Amino acid sequence: MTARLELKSVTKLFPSGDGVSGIDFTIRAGEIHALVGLNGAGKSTLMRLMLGMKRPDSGEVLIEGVPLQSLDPRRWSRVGHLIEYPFAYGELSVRQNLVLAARLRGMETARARQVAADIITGLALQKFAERRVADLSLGNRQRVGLAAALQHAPDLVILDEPTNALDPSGMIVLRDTLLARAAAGAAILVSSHHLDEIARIADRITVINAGRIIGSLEPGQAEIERAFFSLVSADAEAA
Ligand SMILES: Nc1ncnc2c1ncn2[C@@H]1O[C@H](COP(=O)(O)OP(=O)(O)OP(=O)(O)O)[C@@H](O)[C@H]1O
Repeated sequence: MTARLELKSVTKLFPSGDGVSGIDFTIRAGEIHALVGLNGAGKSTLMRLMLGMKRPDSGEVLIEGVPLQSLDPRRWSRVGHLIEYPFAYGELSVRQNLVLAARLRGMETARARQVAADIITGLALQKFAERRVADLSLGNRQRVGLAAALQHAPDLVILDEPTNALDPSGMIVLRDTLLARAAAGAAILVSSHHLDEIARIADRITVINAGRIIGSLEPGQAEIERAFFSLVSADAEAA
C-alpha cells in the first residue's frame, strides 16, 4: 500500500550545521506513528519539511506518491496539523475561530458550523466556546489549535507535541480522538516528550537524535524510557 506520507532521503541543514539528514520515513493509513527525541533532535524541523513549511536541501516529500510541490490544493484540505503555536484570532470566540478555520478549508457555512459544534463537544470545549481566545489558558488554547487541526476529519494529521500544555483530562480526550481518527483510516504523526503517554496510543515509535533516525521502540515494551535513553546514549557514544 502507498504510504500516505513518505520522506525519501530528506536532508535540511541550517548554516550552523544543525537540522536533519538522510531521513526515510513513512506515515501509513490507520496508523498512529510517534516521533520521539531529545530537545533539539529535529522533530519540529522534520514536521515542517513534511508540511512544506521548509524546503529540503535534498530528497523528496510525497503525499500519496505525489511530490509536495505538485500537490493539488484540494488534497491539502484533507491535511490537519498543529506545529508549535496554535493559530487563532484572539479577539474572536473559540466557536468563531473554528467556523472560520473550517470555512478556510472550503466548507460551506452550515457545514462549518456543524463540524465546529461537533469538535467543541469532542474536545470538551463547551464551557469556553463563546469566550475570546485571547482570554483562554494555555492548555485551552492548545485544545482550540487541536480542534482546528482535527475538525475537518483530515486523513493525514501531523501534530507537534500536542499534549505539552494539556491537563490529564485533555490528554484522555485527545488520546480517544486520535484513536478514533486512526480507526477511521487517518494517518497520524505525533511528536512527544511523554513516552509513557505516547506508548499507549502509538502503533510505531521512531527515535530521532541529532537530526538522524536512530531506531525504533516497541509501544508495548517495558521500561520504555530506559530503552529510549539507551538508544540515544549509544548513538551519542558512536558519534
Ligand atoms: N530556522 C532555524 N535556523 C537555524 N537552526 C535551526 C532552525 N530551526 C531549528 N534549528 C536547529 O535545528 C535543530 C533541530 O531543531 P528542532 O526545533 O527541529 O528540534 P526539536 O526536536 O523539535 O526540539 P524540541 O523538542 O526542543 O522542540 C536544533 O539544533 C535547532 O536549534
